[in-house]
Amino acid sequence: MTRLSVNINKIATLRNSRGGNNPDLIQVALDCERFGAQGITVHPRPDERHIRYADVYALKKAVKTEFNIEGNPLEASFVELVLAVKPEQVTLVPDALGQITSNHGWDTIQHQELLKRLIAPFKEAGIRTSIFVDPVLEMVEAAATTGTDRIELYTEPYANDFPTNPTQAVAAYRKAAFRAHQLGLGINAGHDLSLENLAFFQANVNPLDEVSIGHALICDALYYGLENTIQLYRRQLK
Ligand SMILES: CC(=O)[C@@H](O)[C@H](O)COP(=O)(O)O
Ligand SMILES: NCC(=O)COP(=O)(O)O
Repeated sequence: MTRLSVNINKIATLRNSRGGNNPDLIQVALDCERFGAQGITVHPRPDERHIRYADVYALKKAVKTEFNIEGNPLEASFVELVLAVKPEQVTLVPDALGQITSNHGWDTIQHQELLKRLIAPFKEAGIRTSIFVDPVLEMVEAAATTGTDRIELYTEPYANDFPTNPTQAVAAYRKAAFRAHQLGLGINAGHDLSLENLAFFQANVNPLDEVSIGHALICDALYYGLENTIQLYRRQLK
């Protein structure tokens, strides 16, 4: 069964826009879990444009399902935060400081030794590790040598191509997941997954341990309500 982890970055974006505490991020996280989320994901970026480091400490005390923290481990403050909080999972993403959002996976061939060094402290702390990768077989194969527990397949290209040619859009992901499974890696996926493209993705990419979804889900919640939206996404993952 594929687990749904709800990324609440955009709840923090809305909260920060007025400088107060509305919406209350912690309460929304608890409600997401109550509505059916099987995990909570956050991506505390160095500029704290949405999720703040203080939010991560507060969420650790509140979250009852799986807590997944995403970020760039080349930022020492991120590593310190994750080792202090000890979430169930850390997802390593190679985002540069000024990126508007995540838009590529690691070059696991060029950065194989670096990733081994970056992953080791998290594993020693008992935190499951996942690294953000593009659906390229060579990158998946090199990821397996880093010691990571899982990969997260970067799915924006799939989402972009899905409307015109779903079968072609998902092909690379099918192959990447098959190879990753052969290599003993767990398989997560995320970025721009939505109500429109999620079921087809899950039907064709297996095994698929977890999807983390934020932007489209929160946008859908504006129309369908948060509880109904989480249930709609869960039903896509049957
Ligand atoms: C890693 C990834 O694809 C997303 O989880 C990322 O966290 C989105 O970040 P923003 O919410 O800042 O766009
Ligand atoms: N790792 C992907 C994630 O957490 C959410 O990405 P998005 O759904 O906001 O694009």
